[in-house]
Amino acid sequence: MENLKLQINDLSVAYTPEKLAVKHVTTGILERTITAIMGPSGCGKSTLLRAINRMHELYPDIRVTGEILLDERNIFKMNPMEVRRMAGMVFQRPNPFPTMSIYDNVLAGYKLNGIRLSKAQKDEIVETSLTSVGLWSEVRDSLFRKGGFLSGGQQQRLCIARAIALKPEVLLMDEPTSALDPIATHRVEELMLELKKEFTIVIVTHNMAQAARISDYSLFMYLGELVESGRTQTLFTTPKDKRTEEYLSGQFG
Ligand SMILES: Nc1ncnc2c1ncn2[C@@H]1O[C@H](COP(=O)(O)OP(=O)(O)OP(=O)(O)O)[C@@H](O)[C@H]1O
Repeated sequence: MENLKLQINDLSVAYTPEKLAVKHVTTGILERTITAIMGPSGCGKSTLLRAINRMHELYPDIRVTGEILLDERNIFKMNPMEVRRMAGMVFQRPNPFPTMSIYDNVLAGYKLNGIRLSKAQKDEIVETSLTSVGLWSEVRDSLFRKGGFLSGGQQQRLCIARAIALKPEVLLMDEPTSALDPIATHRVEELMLELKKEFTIVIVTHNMAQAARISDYSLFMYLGELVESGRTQTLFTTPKDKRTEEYLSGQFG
């Protein structure tokens, strides 16, 4: 039996009073699966993803109603730092901290959270996290250099290492491969399949082929609404809603 990791209940998000960017979304996300959020530009994918770690609160006028339960706890009643520790985020453009070494980048979440670690603990976390993303052998001799010399794909894997270093429950990925070339994209996709053994992954993607390749479940959004969700294979082969079918067959997007 798969366990529910996230339960989203009647979630609505509005940046401005006159328009909901996310409209009454209710859905569950299972532990140790990859769930892809798909849909045309502006349909609310990133807004939904960001709400899961309360990043939307960076916009002061935003209004949120409904609830999100992470391991059955309402994230809106938790300390935001704890929510962000439990739900790590990886963005579209690799964004390692440019002034920090590779070593410090991996540990940045601990520093931000004010968690003190011994040198041995730090070494262990850096090595395990970089090994998990397949970067250890590539950077073990350059740990104290800044990451600027890394390729785009390596930088993105460094950002994933930074997110998993905090041992989150959920990994949120907002179009994590859209700035990468096909080879680097393939590596990140392989990595995601490896990481789902340990983490629950939610990915926003414009790339339907990518969603089909890597996700177990898919959500299709349109104009802020969750139109349809289900097993990726089922959604792709027998969509129930006409809008899903039209989107998947490339009629809009
Ligand atoms: N900071 C903001 N202020 C006001 N409106 C916003 C803001 N960010 C997003 N929106 C609006 O909210 C809606 C949903 O945007 P969102 O970025 O979540 O969609 P998306 O599906 O992720 O789009 P894309 O695929 O283009 O990234 C859009 O209508 C967008 O214009």
